[in-house]
Amino acid sequence: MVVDYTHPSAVNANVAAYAAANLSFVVGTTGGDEAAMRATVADGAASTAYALIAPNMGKQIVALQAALEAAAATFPGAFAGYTLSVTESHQSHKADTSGTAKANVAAFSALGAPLPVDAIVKVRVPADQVGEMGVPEAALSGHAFHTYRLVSGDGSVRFELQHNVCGRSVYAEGTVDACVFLAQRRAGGDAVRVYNMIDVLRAGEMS
Ligand SMILES: NC(=O)C1=CN([C@@H]2O[C@H](COP(=O)(O)OP(=O)(O)OC[C@H]3O[C@@H](n4cnc5c(N)ncnc54)[C@H](OP(=O)(O)O)[C@@H]3O)[C@@H](O)[C@H]2O)C=CC1
Ligand SMILES: O=C(O)C1=N[C@H](C(=O)O)C[C@H](O)C1
Repeated sequence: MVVDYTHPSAVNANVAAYAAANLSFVVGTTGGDEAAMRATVADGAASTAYALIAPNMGKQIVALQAALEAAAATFPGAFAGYTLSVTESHQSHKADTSGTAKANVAAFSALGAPLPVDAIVKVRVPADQVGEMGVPEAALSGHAFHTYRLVSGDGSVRFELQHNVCGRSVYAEGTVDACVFLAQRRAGGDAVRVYNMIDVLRAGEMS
């Protein structure tokens, strides 16, 4: 079982190598071309590789992502006329825009409040992270703070949603569950060979 937390510039080539070697692999690395990664595995008719690819391995955060997607499917356009703004803060070495924010922005877009990915505000300067975002100094080397704001057209209604993570434990725990889930799918010879973390949650892995 391979676990990939590397770099946006490396992950697609890594996935191609794992798939060619028919490995089972879990990819947490964000900023790559996820559609291409999925296709690399799913379209390889002769391949026996199994993959789980997700922009967030934190199961409670994934549950929120799934809930937003379900809301969008059930109430499309419910926030039409609202303006969305998103700010995310991560450790200064993070190269790309938050993959989690991008996934949730896609759901907000289906809810009627679109936002271009390049309008997501990235905070990467430690002084701003402490001063503006309230990141504890001890978490500067590893944190993920996300704030989503929705404001109605006339400004009379405001929503604010935050998920703020210090450290990496929540991803490590989810990654272990993802590996177990994927190993079970492979052992069972499951016809589906590409998964995400929502699949892990649906399988009942919410501890
Ligand atoms: N899905 C999720 O839940 C999470 C996703 N992430 C994502 O994972 C990725 C990594 O994040 P993070 O751990 O903070 O990054 P780090 O820079 O701390 O670690 C990346 C590691 O990958 C290595 N690496 C870089 N390029 C390559 C390569 N081409 N081949 C093999 N190894 C390589 C680095 O080695 P060296 O130091 O020698 O360069 C380093 O050990 C990011 O995209 C991040 O957003 C992070 C946390 C959770
Ligand atoms: O780099 C990180 O730390 C994280 N990256 C993922 C992302 O881009 O969404 C998940 C989480 O935000 C932590």
